[in-house]
Amino acid sequence: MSLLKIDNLEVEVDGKKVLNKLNLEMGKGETHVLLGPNASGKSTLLCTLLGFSKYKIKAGKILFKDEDISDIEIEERAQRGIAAVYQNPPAINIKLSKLLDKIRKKNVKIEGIESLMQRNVNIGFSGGERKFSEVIQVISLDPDLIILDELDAGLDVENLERLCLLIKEQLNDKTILLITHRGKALNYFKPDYAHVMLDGKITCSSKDWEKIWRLIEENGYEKCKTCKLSSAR
Ligand SMILES: Nc1ncnc2c1ncn2[C@@H]1O[C@H](COP(=O)(O)OP(=O)(O)OP(=O)(O)O)[C@@H](O)[C@H]1O
Repeated sequence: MSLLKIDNLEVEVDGKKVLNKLNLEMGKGETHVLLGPNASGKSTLLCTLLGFSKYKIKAGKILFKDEDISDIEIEERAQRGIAAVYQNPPAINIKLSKLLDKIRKKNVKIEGIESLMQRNVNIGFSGGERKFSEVIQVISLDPDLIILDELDAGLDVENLERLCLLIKEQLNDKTILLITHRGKALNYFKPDYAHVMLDGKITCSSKDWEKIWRLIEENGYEKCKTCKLSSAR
C-alpha cells in the first residue's frame, strides 16, 4: 500500500516552474533516496510536500494516505503525519525542552545533548547540534513520513553515524525520503529505492541504489540522462 503518491506534479515558485510532471510513489515503511544535481528541484519538492504557500501547484496532485492533500495547509499536513529535518532550520525563541513539551507524542532521549535542551532552538547551535535538535523534534512528533534534507551536511563522521543509527532505531517503521549529495548516509539507510531528479522531474528509479550511486560517482549526473537502468515500480 502506498503512503505517498505524487502524480504529474507541476510546481511554480515565484513565477518560475521548478517541478515538471514529477511522479513518485512511496510504500509504507519504505526508505527512498532522492539524488540530483544542484538546482534540480529537490528542496522544492520538500517544501511542496510540507505545504509552504509559496510553492504553487499548477497541475497534478499529492496523495497522502489515499487523500489528496494538494490544497491542505502546512499545519494540517503536519497533523496528518508529514515532518522534515531541514537543511537550514530556522532559529526559534523557545527552549528546546519547552518546544518538545509542546509537540511530544513520543518520548525520546538522546545522550550527550542535555545542555542543548536549556538553550533556544538553533540560536548559536553548531551545524551538528542543529541536526540533533531537528531529529529529536521529528522523533517526538511521531510522524508517518519523514523527509531528511541533506542530513549528512555539516556532520562529522562519528556524529553522522550516531544520528543515522538513532534514526534507524527510533524511526525504523516509518517512511523516509532521504535527500543527499553524499554516499555515506546511504550505507546506513540502505534505501529500498533510489531516484534521480533532473530538471524538476524524476528521470530514473531503481531498487539498485548501490549501482545508481556508483554510476553517479563515476560519471556525474550527465550519464543519468541516457541511462537505461531505470525500472518502473
Ligand atoms: N523563490 C524562488 N524564485 C525563483 N527561483 C527559485 C526559487 N526557489 C527556487 N528556485 C529555483 O528552483 C530551482 C530548484 O531549486 P531547489 O532549491 O529546489 O534545488 P535543489 O535540487 O534542492 O538544489 P541543491 O542540491 O543545490 O540544494 C533552482 O534553479 C532555484 O534557483
